[in-house]
Amino acid sequence: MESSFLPWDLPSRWMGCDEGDYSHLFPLLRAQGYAQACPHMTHLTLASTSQIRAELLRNAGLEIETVAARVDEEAIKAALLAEDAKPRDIADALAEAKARKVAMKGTAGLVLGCDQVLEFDGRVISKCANSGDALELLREMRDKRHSLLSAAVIYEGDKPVWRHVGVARLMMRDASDAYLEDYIARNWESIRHSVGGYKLEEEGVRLMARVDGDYFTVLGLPLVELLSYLTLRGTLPK
Ligand SMILES: Nc1nc2c(ncn2[C@H]2C[C@H](O)[C@@H](COP(=O)(O)OP(=O)(O)OP(=O)(O)O)O2)c(=O)[nH]1
Repeated sequence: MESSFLPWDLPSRWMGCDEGDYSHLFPLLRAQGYAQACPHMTHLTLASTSQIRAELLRNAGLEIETVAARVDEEAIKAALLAEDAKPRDIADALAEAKARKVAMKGTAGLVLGCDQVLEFDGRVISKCANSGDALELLREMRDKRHSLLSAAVIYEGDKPVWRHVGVARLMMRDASDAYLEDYIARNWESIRHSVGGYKLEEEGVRLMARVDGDYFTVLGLPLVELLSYLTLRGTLPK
């Protein structure tokens, strides 16, 4: 890789290596905060504070940077609900708002915004504020179906270049009050940031009678579709 790809102020000690591939330096460069100076090193910037989204992307081998988008989700959601927007349009609009906010800061390369919406009984359910609300929600949702809609939007420069909304349909089992109370007491600290009050990869799976749809969509990111797009456009090797 040409040394011109590397930041001009790269400490000379790192320029000691020959003119060949610098990729073995990338962890070192990243640790020194050079990732932004070398956008080619970063496959994309994740405009999200979601731990699971960052984990899924990194586990898939992507080099990502994370930047909090800090959009007023509740205000956007309220405005869209006032216009009778569908849950998938709300998820898509929120994902786009997050990607756009970070992209407009001049972030180099691709910026990915995401949002997950839970649809139950014709309603868009927001995250529970406390464990009592979470217990109440699970009591309502047991023995019934709900859907998770995970939207992802990619910006390049000032334009959206890709979007997808993944949908998963889940049927909760008719869990007992005693189990739900114990479940919330055991898991509240872990599930407090997950819409729906569960993490499928943890004990949340014991709430379910059936899961139809993509596992990653349930976790909050249509990962397979995203990777297909990044491969198709050449960001990831074929
Ligand atoms: N680990 C895990 N997380 C889940 C699961 N289901 C939902 N989530 C997480 C994914 C997202 O982080 C969160 C959904 O809320 P949002 O889409 O608003 O994202 P969040 O507020 O976390 O971050 P962001 O708004 O993107 O900065 O719930 C699950 O089954 N497992």
